[in-house]
Amino acid sequence: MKHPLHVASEIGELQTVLLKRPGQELENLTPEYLQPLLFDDIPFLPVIQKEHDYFAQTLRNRGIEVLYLEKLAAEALVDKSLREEFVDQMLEEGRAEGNVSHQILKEYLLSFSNEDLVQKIMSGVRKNEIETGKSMQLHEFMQDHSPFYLVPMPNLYFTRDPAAVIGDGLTINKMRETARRRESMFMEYVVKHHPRFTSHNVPIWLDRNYEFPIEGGDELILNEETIAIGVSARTSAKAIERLALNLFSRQEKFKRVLAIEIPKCRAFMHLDTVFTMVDYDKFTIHPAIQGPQGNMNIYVLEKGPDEETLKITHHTSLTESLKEVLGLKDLVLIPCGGGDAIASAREQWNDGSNTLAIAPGVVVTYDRNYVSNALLREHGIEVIEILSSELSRGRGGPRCMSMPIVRKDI
Ligand SMILES: NC(=O)NCCC[C@H](N)C(=O)O
Repeated sequence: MKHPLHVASEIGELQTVLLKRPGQELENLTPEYLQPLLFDDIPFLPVIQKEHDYFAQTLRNRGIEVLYLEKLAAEALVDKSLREEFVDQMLEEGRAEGNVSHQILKEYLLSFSNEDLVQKIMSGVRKNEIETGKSMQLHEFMQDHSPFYLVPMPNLYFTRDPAAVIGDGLTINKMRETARRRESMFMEYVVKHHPRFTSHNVPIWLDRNYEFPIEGGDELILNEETIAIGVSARTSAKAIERLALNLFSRQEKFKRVLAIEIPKCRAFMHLDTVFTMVDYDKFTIHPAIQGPQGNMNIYVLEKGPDEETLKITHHTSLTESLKEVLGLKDLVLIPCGGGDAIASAREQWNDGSNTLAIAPGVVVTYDRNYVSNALLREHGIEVIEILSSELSRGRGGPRCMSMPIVRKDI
């Protein structure tokens, strides 16, 4: 039987992908909560849904199977006790302060059908939804400012980050930001309980209980032997080391990890916001991540003398490191916004470097990044543009919005 997960490159023909359609969770964004919930503006729900549907249809038109996280999660929770366990865990990790008990919230959530239960947990529970029958004291009013009993998860449409397929297994990620911490629980339940995945013993290279954070936007599979991981605002060096050790001891194929250090700032939150692979020898890059001589900090992690030790070498040239690990004589780094200081900063902010390769030399990008798109085409890349007015407000592009489940080997 075909393995349900398989990704051994960034550019191999995409066969199955996981998306999440933006939903009611976005209607729970208010100006006060934008920053903690990692948004810069409030998307207009009917339009963002239309844009997202267009994205999904664009992928289907290319023969790609599109799965939805919300549907898989609902299908995974068939068992009554599993539903209860899931709700308990969600409430334990995400219940906001308030005068409602765990039990009342649990009963409220369990009164929904599976699909609505998943949607409700994703969108959050507003305080005015539940009649607690208990009057609040003044000090409770004062402490209890949040309008939610359960905080919404508006970043779920960025399916790339909470989990990432590597080879025939995956990482289920410990998310750096509180606003995204519970997101990886959906994929944990899906992989452990959905029949599509339980037929195989899917290896989990790193799970969400690991102490140090890692996010999928930082995890890039350069080829069947090499992974690049951003050391970023979201992904810690400790998690990269642990993942490398686990991979080297539990499987044969991946032999090295390139830890690429990027500036730790909001605009460059993950490696894939500043660097993506678009063809065998072509990459997009935001010029601002390189120093004046094009230098950066890159660490190559390889198997060490024993299972708990890594061999680590330091490099400063991204081009040379990539050439070496990919066995290339030459390669092209295509600058986001063409390298013009203003176009490059503007288009990077709207995810101009965040391309989703669906085959070697074929990428999906946002239509608004016209300078970067034209440059990709000049380099012989087929660029499929999608609508981006509302989708881009969450600060993620086509790669962030997609979790490849199966790619053909190249
Ligand atoms: N891989 C990515 O760069 N994902 C984009 C995530 C955007 C989201 N608002 C966040 O701050 O986590």
